[in-house]
Amino acid sequence: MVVEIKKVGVIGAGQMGSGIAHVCALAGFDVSLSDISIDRIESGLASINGNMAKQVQKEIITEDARKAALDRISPAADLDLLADTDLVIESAIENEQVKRKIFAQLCPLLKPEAILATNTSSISITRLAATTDRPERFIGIHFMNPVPLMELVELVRGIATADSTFEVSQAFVDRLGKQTAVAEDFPAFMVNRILLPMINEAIYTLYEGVGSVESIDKAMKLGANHPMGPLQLADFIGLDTCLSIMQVLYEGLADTKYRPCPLLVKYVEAGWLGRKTQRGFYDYRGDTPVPTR
Ligand SMILES: CC(=O)CC(=O)SCCNC(=O)CCNC(=O)[C@H](O)C(C)(C)COP(=O)(O)OP(=O)(O)OC[C@H]1O[C@@H](n2cnc3c(N)ncnc32)[C@H](O)[C@@H]1OP(=O)(O)O
Ligand SMILES: NC(=O)C1=CN([C@@H]2O[C@H](COP(=O)(O)OP(=O)(O)OC[C@H]3O[C@@H](n4cnc5c(N)ncnc54)[C@H](OP(=O)(O)O)[C@@H]3O)[C@@H](O)[C@H]2O)C=CC1
Repeated sequence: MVVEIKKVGVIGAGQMGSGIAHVCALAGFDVSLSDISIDRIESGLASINGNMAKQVQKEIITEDARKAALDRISPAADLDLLADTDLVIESAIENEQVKRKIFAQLCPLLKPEAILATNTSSISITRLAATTDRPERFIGIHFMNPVPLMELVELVRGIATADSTFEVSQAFVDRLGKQTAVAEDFPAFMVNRILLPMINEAIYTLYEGVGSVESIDKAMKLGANHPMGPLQLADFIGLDTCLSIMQVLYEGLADTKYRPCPLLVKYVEAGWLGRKTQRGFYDYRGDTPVPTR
């Protein structure tokens, strides 16, 4: 059993995977960052570089710490390069088949004692664990977006997760300087079980013409003191991810109250996924975001 995590593999160099690599490297871990293409890894590294530069500018970290952390991150265009890691955190898209395929390729390459974690927002840890060769060393380590700024990490145990896996994961999150909240393994865990129905309801509020994009966001920012309006937050999370989470809630809890709003489905079908595609409930292609409805 691994007693100390030294090297971390991160699969998926999107907004979450790069954020996870960012905080791991700053905390002193060696990191291998993987994705399906070297271009994607390079764009992840560029965003880590830019985000660390902001932290230097704000005197949150020193320039020396930034350089040292960047040196600790190596690109891993091939999953073979994760063979010497002690912990792998999978953070590819929120699609169960994609995650299963990654685990099937990855598991034979890993050290037997390595811990395999997923950053899934909603998918059953028990079900994902059962597709691997190490259900007792499998766990949900669910970071919040943007990772460098958000304090919370949800820890989710599957039915087979060993106590030692949980303890090592808890110690790992402590070393990142983040707080944990422990959730049982039910669809979308805690944060998204509560947050996503709120976002979905905001989209229904738009769909039914109760308010415009701007007025709904303004209402929740000024009326409920949320840092971002729900539609702005949906764009920030990614509308594809929001839809996947609602589908997991709808199917997993078999309750119509979780029915994804048809307008959310339409945006995803259009490829308007929010900030990452420059268009969602707002259009981000100009200097300031413009509502699309
Ligand atoms: C879907 C899931 O599975 C789970 C989830 O994550 S759900 C989403 C959870 N996250 C939220 O709900 C976030 C809600 N929003 C917020 O809390 C805030 O708007 C926020 C923390 C994102 C920003 O807070 P803010 O008060 O606007 O702070 P602000 O001072 O403007 O921004 C902080 C700075 O951090 C910077 N920053 C943003 N992302 C960053 C990152 N990844 N790394 C480093 N710096 C970053 C910003 O650029 C900004 O710097 P500048 O002002 O120089 O541009
Ligand atoms: N967005 C959020 O607010 C949060 C998301 N999460 C979870 O984190 C995970 C990642 O989300 P997020 O970073 O937002 O998504 P992004 O779309 O930003 O990034 C996903 C990355 O995974 C890559 N990818 C796709 N298929 C594979 C594969 N087979 N192997 C390796 N990489 C692959 C994508 O490449 P390409 O672009 O080329 O397809 C992309 O770079 C999801 O499980 C999500 O639910 C958790 C907390 C918050």
